[in-house]
Amino acid sequence: MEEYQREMKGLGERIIRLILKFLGISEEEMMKLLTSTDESIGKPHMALRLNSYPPCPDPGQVMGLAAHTDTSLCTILHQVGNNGLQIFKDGTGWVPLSPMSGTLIVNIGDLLHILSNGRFPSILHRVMIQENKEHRFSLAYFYDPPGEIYISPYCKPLSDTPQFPLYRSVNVKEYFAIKAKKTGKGLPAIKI
Ligand SMILES: O=C(O)CCC(=O)C(=O)O
Ligand SMILES: [Fe+2]
Repeated sequence: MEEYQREMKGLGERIIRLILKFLGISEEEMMKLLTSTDESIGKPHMALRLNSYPPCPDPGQVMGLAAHTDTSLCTILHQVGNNGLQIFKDGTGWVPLSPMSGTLIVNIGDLLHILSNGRFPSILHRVMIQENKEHRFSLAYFYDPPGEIYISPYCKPLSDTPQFPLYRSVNVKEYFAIKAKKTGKGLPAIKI
């Protein structure tokens, strides 16, 4: 498990670095975002969640995981077993994402959505229980920034079009608390 977390941390850092570079964020700013130890608690703040969805005789009556966006910068997801994960696409509705052997899914989280001023939107997803007898598992590695920093929308300083921040600056810990209070709907609460 420790080795898995180490690998995911490395992969998450590579993915986030590429996106931050694309957005034009400086190395100094990147270092703040990618610091993996929370000073206030003195240990890493990244989290690995192990999800377990037992079979249900009446799947229409239950929900595996209610619709939500992840709070992280990004989440690296490994699905074990059968179907169930669905993402919401505007104009289409819920689309299933079947597990593919040797494939990981990378979800963009709200904190990258805010930081990129909506250019990398967080994705609404949920897990449905399927009508079969298999137990479903997944491993979700949440690549989070340190809790004490503030995340602000990054607007390109030099651009052909005017740039306006869509969200107010927010402290990471504060944003987690907002999401908990607003039952998962954090972005509308900080929209300018
Ligand atoms: O089980 C899955 O496929 C998704 C899990 C998930 O979305 C989460 O843990 O946030
Ligand atoms: Fe999720």
